[in-house]
Amino acid sequence: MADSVNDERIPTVICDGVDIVYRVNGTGAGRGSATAALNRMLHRKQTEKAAGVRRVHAVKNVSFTAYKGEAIGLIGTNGSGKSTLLRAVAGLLPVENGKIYTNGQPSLLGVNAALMGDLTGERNVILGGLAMGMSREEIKARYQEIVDFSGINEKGDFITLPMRTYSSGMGARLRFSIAAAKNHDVLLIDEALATGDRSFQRRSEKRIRELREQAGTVFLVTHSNATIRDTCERALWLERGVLRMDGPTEDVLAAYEDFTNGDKPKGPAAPAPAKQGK
Ligand SMILES: Nc1ncnc2c1ncn2[C@@H]1O[C@H](COP(=O)(O)OP(=O)(O)OP(=O)(O)O)[C@@H](O)[C@H]1O
Repeated sequence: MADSVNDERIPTVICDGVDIVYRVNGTGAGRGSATAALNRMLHRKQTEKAAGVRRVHAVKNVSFTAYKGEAIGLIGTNGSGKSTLLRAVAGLLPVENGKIYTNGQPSLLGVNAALMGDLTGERNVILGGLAMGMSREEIKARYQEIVDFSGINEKGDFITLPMRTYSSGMGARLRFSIAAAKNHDVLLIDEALATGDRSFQRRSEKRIRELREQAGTVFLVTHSNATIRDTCERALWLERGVLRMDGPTEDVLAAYEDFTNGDKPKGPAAPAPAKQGK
């Protein structure tokens, strides 16, 4: 007899031995100058070091498989590679080694929505909806729901003001509300909930659960362990770019909390990129 549980586990994201390396130009002599840039173009074959290129190995040999209906929390201290990994899953960063396979279109919250600061919140709801592939009719039908969910208009008519006038929390709330209006195959959320107040966080957590139930996969990066506990049943712990643990949220968070409480992390996990300029 076929194993019905296994039959239902449909993979949505597979990361297979993924390495991601940033290259920071202009860290050697003559950095940033036009001559240095020209030299880099002319002498492509010379070593990166000689060309003043510094490598930041942000994600190291990471492998995991995510399935339909899962909400997965990504945890780790500052600079451990969480955002980098999400951006690569979204297809926004190339991988150095390994492969990322996705089943369905991943949407990275805030980036795919392509919102514009000079436009009003109202116009951005339409723009964001169109950017996510919704029709004008669909957007019109869901407009009020999006605005109500964001809570932008709770303290006045802010939705008709340009988005650049919003606080960072208000902007994040509107971005989340637009992105959450659509059902996603794979929704990647990077710290978007952290800036919202508690009541908005509760609404968002509820919406994340609904998105999961609609058979999508949700990845959530946040430093709020409480949000991960409330929303995700699985967690991936990245530290210095390495996947230290992958398992049930409670187990992973317990180990992570031991790590952050006792053994204090010493600054950024990977070498910080060189500062621009002098
Ligand atoms: N554009 C970039 N160029 C060069 N290095 C980068 C760039 N973006 C991130 N890094 C480096 O990659 C490493 C991982 O950064 P990343 O932002 O993925 O970490 P994170 O776990 O999301 O951190 P945080 O919790 O602080 O948001 C860090 O060492 C960081 O300095």
